Amino acid sequence: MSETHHRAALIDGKSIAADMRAEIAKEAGELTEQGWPPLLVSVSVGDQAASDLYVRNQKKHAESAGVAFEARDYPENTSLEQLIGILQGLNHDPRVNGIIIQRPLPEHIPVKALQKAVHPLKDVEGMHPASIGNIVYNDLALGPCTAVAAVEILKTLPMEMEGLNVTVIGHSEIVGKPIAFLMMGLGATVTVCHHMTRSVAMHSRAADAVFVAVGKAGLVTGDMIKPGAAVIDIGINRVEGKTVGDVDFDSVAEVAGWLTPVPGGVGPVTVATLMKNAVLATRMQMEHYRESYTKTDF
Ligand SMILES: NC(=O)C1=CN([C@@H]2O[C@H](COP(=O)(O)OP(=O)(O)OC[C@H]3O[C@@H](n4cnc5c(N)ncnc54)[C@H](OP(=O)(O)O)[C@@H]3O)[C@@H](O)[C@H]2O)C=CC1
Ligand SMILES: Nc1nc(=O)c2c([nH]1)NC[C@@H]1CN(c3ccc(C(=O)N[C@@H](CCC(=O)O)C(=O)O)cc3)C=[N+]21
Repeated sequence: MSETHHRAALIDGKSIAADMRAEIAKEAGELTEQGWPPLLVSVSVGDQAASDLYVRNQKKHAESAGVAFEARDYPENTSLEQLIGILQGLNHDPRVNGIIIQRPLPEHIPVKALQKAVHPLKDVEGMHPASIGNIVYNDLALGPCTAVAAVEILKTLPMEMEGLNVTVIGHSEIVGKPIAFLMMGLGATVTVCHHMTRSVAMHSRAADAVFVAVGKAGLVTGDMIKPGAAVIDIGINRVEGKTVGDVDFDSVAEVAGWLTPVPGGVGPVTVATLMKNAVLATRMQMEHYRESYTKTDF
């Protein structure tokens, strides 16, 4: 009697990210030649522990993508009014092409109010209500980096997106929801699970591709996955000093056809997507500036 033991192919996020950066650097070089060197500014407020790794990786990889990077840290007690003033300053600074507000923010800062203060042309995280709205219209200029990265990774696999059964676990506005809309836009049939879902396993087992973005180590186990399915693990958790995803790696790797490791999966592609958005934003601003210049000329 023989039983087939799948061993998932691991998706190499680092190599996907390196290829992306090479492409982005070409584009950034062209913009620089035209007098528009891309500059990305990161804004962190208060406790930086949760976003520290992300900011460090942004700093590390911006240069090889041809993007200049500045990290600004503001104290925990900075007021909403002060932060909006800071963002308006960045909006008006012609050197600055992209603004990313690192999460989480202190309790007294409403995230949405701050996202709204970023000019949509500089919104490299795609989190301005106008940018988020465009996802529903399937018109994606600047999309939320993590969601775009996760979907781009799935697109590298030999799978037909049209008609694909996809389950998304987690429905945050920055990750889960945008993934669901992006996948619908590609023709997939999408199920979205959250903490009130009666049986996540029932939905994940039916899926050809599963995206997990919850923030709970070990949440998804092999018995929840259809043999041969693709599993994209977005979670980042610290367990006993190690970084792990939301997927119980050993059991899922036995069953899945493809799996993104953590680290080395979605994370590096997220950082590369941010750089791609920064370069795209720079081009959009250059074109906008030229158009408005021509208009006021007449
Ligand atoms: N690799 C990367 O680039 C990035 C990784 N991350 C990581 O991804 C994870 C998710 O981040 P984010 O979306 O910001 O987190 P949030 O905490 O904002 O969202 C978590 C989501 O998970 C849902 N959820 C909670 N418990 C369960 C459960 N038992 N079963 C199913 N769903 C559940 C919540 O639902 P409900 O609202 O109903 O409670 C919520 O929608 C984190 O680990 C984070 O560190 C985040 C950003 C970027
Ligand atoms: N506005 C906002 N948008 C975010 O997308 C956002 C945020 N705030 N705050 C913090 C979380 C977390 N996050 C990471 C992205 C990439 C890596 C990353 O590059 N990880 C590498 C390195 C891991 C390691 O060295 O251990 C990897 O997974 O291989 C990590 C974490 C984005 N987040």
